[in-house]
Amino acid sequence: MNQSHITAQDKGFAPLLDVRGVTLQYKTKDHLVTATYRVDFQVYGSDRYVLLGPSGCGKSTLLKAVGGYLQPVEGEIMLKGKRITKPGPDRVMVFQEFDQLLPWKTVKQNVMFALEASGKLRGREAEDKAMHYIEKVNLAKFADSYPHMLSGGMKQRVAIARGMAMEPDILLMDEPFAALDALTRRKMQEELLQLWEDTRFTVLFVTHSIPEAVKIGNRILLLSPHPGQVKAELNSDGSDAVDPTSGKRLSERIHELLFADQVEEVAHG
Ligand SMILES: Nc1ncnc2c1ncn2[C@@H]1O[C@H](COP(=O)(O)OP(=O)(O)OP(=O)(O)O)[C@@H](O)[C@H]1O
Repeated sequence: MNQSHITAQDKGFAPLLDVRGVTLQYKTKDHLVTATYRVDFQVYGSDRYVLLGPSGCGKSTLLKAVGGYLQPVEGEIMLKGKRITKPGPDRVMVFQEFDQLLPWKTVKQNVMFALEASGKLRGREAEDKAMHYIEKVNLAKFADSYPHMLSGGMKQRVAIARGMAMEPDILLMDEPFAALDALTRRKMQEELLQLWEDTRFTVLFVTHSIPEAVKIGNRILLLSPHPGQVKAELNSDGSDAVDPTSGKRLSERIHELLFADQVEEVAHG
């Protein structure tokens, strides 16, 4: 599959999502936790933009802020030129957990519920839209099944169908495949890329897996550990081939960039 494409960035368009100088904090009873510090990045239409970094570097917190669940203490986040102040149907989140579906509703009802509750579509229209995306994730035969009758991978497919059916400006995915076994995880990555080939949706994808970032992303933002700061941004064509200039694979370069400080610390005792 050819994953490379000319992005809106290449064409000089304005970014779809513009994150500028964003510092995010949590205030607990005894502490002030700075999760990210002055983070900048821009996502363009049809990007598969990956946030990559070690545990605790603020990836999920950034996603929450783009979702509108958390306000920056510094900087701003703009979607289509408008500041994000609250959650909205233009940004839909897919999580890692298998229990994000309503257990008392069927696959189809789960997808329809999101459309109807948000006021996007009703009745027959909602049903048609739901079935369209359920077919896209190859679950048409299971449209009337309940979540407990599905495997973990199938539940994640329903969550993706539900997110895509909302046709948001940007799909936010927080380690959606992390809880799956290795084989299913690889299959789901392939399927997500196939879906992207079909519909060219924009996705902001969080992971701490370097191979997953290289495979899924066309652009990858590397974040340093706590508090998360931007280390680098890299392009990927999904192949992880050896780059003739550096003589290294992209995954090797990412590994070096992410862990160079630790290597230096060890070297200096
Ligand atoms: N609700 C919260 N209250 C206080 N601190 C929090 C809260 N959620 C996250 N944090 C802290 O903010 C920092 C960033 O957490 P976050 O979950 O965004 O990191 P992450 O990069 O997504 O990590 P992981 O890969 O482990 O999910 C961490 O130090 C974490 O302990």
